[in-house]
Amino acid sequence: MSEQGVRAQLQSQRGEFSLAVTLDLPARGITVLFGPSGCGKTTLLRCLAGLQAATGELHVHGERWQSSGHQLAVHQRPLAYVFQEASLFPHLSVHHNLMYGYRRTPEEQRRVQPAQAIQWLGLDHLLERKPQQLSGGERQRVAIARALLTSPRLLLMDEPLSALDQTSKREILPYLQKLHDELAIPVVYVTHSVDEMARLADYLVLMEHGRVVAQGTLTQVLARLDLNLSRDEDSGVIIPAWIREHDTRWQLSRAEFEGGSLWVRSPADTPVSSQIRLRVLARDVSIALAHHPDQSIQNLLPATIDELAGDPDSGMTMVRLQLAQTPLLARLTSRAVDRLGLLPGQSVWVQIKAVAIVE
Ligand SMILES: Nc1ncnc2c1ncn2[C@@H]1O[C@H](COP(=O)(O)OP(=O)(O)OP(=O)(O)O)[C@@H](O)[C@H]1O
Repeated sequence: MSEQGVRAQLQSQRGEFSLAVTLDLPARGITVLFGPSGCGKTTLLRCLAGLQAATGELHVHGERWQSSGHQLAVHQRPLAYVFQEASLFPHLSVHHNLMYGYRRTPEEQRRVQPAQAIQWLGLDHLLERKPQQLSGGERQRVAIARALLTSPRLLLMDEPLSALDQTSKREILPYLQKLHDELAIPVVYVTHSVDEMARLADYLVLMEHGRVVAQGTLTQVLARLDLNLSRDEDSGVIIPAWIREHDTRWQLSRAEFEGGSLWVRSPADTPVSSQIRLRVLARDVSIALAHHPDQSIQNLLPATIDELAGDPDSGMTMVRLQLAQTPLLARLTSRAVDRLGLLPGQSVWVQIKAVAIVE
């Protein structure tokens, strides 16, 4: 992992609850903190922000924010924090809300300009409005833009969409996705939503009982068989891919990834070369020992079995496969695994019944 991201080794106590984590997060992109309620996600964000006392070490972009005997105070940490509810100044227009943090940032530290933040979050037509004249989603977009205009070196987001209705969530997610490409800082994002995780996470940190149980790229962590995630009914992988061609006759598009191509329902307004994410659920993948093109399933790919994890209680086995560099999960009955004699290292064919574009 890059030296320049977030490196932390922190311990903290909050009443009965103890947090003890080691983190090594990339310098850019979105890291999603995921885990059951009460596992310590907010506590961890608060420790990173310096809002909660913690012992240990914290380096961000190679700068020391905390170590034994040294601690930057909250106001000395160049970070921004976005909460569930946007706390905008009600008497100020959107424009003045945005400029508030910008003007307070010393000129030589300004890395984000108002015009950029306004464009990223689509706020042009809202600048003269007051916060009470905005929808919940618009308010949250203003809060995010305002946070970015303080030119933070780290952006912390604690369930920023959880107070919004489904429509507002759908409206704001594309803006957050776009920030991936624009921001050159780490974003640590807490959510309970598998959808938000699937769409936004580049990197995933799984927490339980105040501890980190796994961290790595989204694709790697979702494909691990030793985690509870893989036992979920909706378990599966997310595969980064690029649209390579449209077949307008059949309304299908070919999406290429590291390890092959998959045909997907043509996404609306997605030009060739666009980057997308594909979601393949383990229950939609089956395995054959030979290539059978004479069937309705269009997506047949050669793969190698990597690992198998049987669950005697459910009679199901999760199989991890590799399509060149890309992992894939298949959920099969243990009887099928036994009949086919599946073993690690074996070459097989995977049949993928359904592929969804994450959007
Ligand atoms: N002020 C407090 N005093 C004592 N214990 C607290 C306090 N605030 C939170 N806790 C406890 O700390 C633990 C972690 O809480 P935290 O809010 O970090 O979890 P979380 O993973 O963010 O949960 P959620 O997903 O429900 O927001 C919980 O067991 C909680 O009860």
